Amino acid sequence: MTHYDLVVVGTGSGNTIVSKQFANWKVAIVEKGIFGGTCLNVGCIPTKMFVHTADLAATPSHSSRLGVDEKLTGVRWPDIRDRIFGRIDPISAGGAEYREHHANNVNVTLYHGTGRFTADGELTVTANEGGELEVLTADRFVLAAGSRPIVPDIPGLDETGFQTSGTIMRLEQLPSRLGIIGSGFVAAEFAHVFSSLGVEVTLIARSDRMLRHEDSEIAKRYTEIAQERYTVKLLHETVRVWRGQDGIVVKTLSPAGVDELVVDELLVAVGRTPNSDLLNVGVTGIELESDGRVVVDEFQETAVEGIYALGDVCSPYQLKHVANHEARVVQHNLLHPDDRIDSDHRFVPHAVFGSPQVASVGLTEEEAIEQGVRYVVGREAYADIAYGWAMEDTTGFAKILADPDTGQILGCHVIGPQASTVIQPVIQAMSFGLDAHTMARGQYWIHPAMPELIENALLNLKLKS
Ligand SMILES: Cc1cc2nc3c(=O)[nH]c(=O)nc-3n(C[C@H](O)[C@H](O)[C@H](O)COP(=O)(O)OP(=O)(O)OC[C@H]3O[C@@H](n4cnc5c(N)ncnc54)[C@H](O)[C@@H]3O)c2cc1C
Ligand SMILES: NC(=O)c1ccc[n+]([C@@H]2O[C@H](COP(=O)([O-])OP(=O)(O)OC[C@H]3O[C@@H](n4cnc5c(N)ncnc54)[C@H](O)[C@@H]3O)[C@@H](O)[C@H]2O)c1
Repeated sequence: MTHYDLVVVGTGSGNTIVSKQFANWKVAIVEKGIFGGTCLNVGCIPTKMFVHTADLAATPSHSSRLGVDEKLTGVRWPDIRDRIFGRIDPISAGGAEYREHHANNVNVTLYHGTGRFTADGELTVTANEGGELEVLTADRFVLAAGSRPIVPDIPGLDETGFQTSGTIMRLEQLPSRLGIIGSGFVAAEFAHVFSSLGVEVTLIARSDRMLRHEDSEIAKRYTEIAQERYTVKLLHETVRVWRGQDGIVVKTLSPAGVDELVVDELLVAVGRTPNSDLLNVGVTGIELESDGRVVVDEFQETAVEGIYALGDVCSPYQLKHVANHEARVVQHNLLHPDDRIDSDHRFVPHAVFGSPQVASVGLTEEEAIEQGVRYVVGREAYADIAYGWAMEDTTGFAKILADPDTGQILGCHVIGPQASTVIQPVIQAMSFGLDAHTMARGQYWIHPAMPELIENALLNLKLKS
């Protein structure tokens, strides 16, 4: 048994906590998988590298409208895959090497294994190949164990074999036909990637639209656009999967009846579940939400004093920028226990890097109605701003919700080119309390750049003053 000042479980955002400020602390970091966590290895970073590549591959499909006839003559999947992971894998390996061998980390021990609480204040680390590595006790723990893909209970799925976001980017070869179960972030992004690379994609959605958590106008628009690019089966429940002669057979049930689809690969993308079960937190007194998230207070501390949690293992957001923010809060609170700070979850934005992009912050119109919040809406189409003319965009738009009396911005939703970037000034305005009128008229907006979309949506708000 070894005692530490601090034990961190998980090397995603958890790893960022252990800075030089902890040089006098004896620290253990425990990681069961690839060093660096989800975002680096199987999440944000590789997916966006694939998305950018897919955007390039898709150019010929819309350039002819602008008078430029392009042709996609080939997609070299092994080259794409190896270029992407040829950058990422060394970063992961370098991170582990830094923790294990760099002079800055003489106070840090990295354990490669799964941490599991075996008693209050006692974490047993088991090697991946089996066998107990060490029992750790500590004054403080940080649970940054993340989440993993949910595998739905569909008969035949396990026996047949399937891909998740954790495996699909490393496929040996590009499939001809890809089925995707799910219609959220992961499904939308991979449907864009693989359809752009020439794969015949069929997306199976249980709901009546894709991205159903978005503002409904945005979700409907996204679904319409997606349906023009690949097959989207709405209101289809997957009831059985098996391996047939010609590939994987996916049987679905919809209001129209039974349907069968044959694909070469099947991606399951129906959400992620927190890894709290792996930690066996039950023995510690830590509380869990019904969906398995670790309960934390405003300081990111669990019900057990000295045990903090951050990121996907506790957060309802499952976003890297949230995990990083929470890691900064935990770091501060560990170093300054008498002057702790709160996490700020007031205006958490997100973006879906599909085609087109979708970005959102604050209340959707449906949430405003449900919560009885008074609001007005200002809209603007990309087609009505000069840069939108340049791109010949016909489908993108922004909508902004604001308080009619004060002009306080309540929410913003964008679908269209570079939506994830175009929305950023609104996130800033909401975070710093800038009202819509001041935001629109208190600064220059570069003409004719894409943020004019936001300027005009703000000016289109029918505010009282
Ligand atoms: C395909 C995909 C794309 C994404 N794209 C984006 C995006 O564009 N933007 C965005 O903001 N977010 C994105 N996300 C979400 C983002 O990746 C996560 O929210 C973020 O990485 C969570 O960070 P974390 O530190 O909480 O957990 P993780 O990074 O998952 O780290 C947790 C680590 O803990 C380890 N671990 C778990 N249990 C134990 C245990 N018992 N013992 C030891 N180690 C353990 C795991 O192996 C893992 O390495 C994406 C996610 C996916 C899957
Ligand atoms: N760009 C980004 O920021 C980004 C990208 C990818 C993932 N992520 C994060 O990862 C999380 C997980 O992504 P995800 O796409 O797996 O989850 P998600 O929650 O975005 O979408 C899952 C979808 O699957 C549906 N579903 C649930 N159970 C189902 C079932 N049995 N059969 C069919 N459909 C079912 C849900 O209705 C939902 O629409 C996201 O919530 C997000 O926070 C973020």
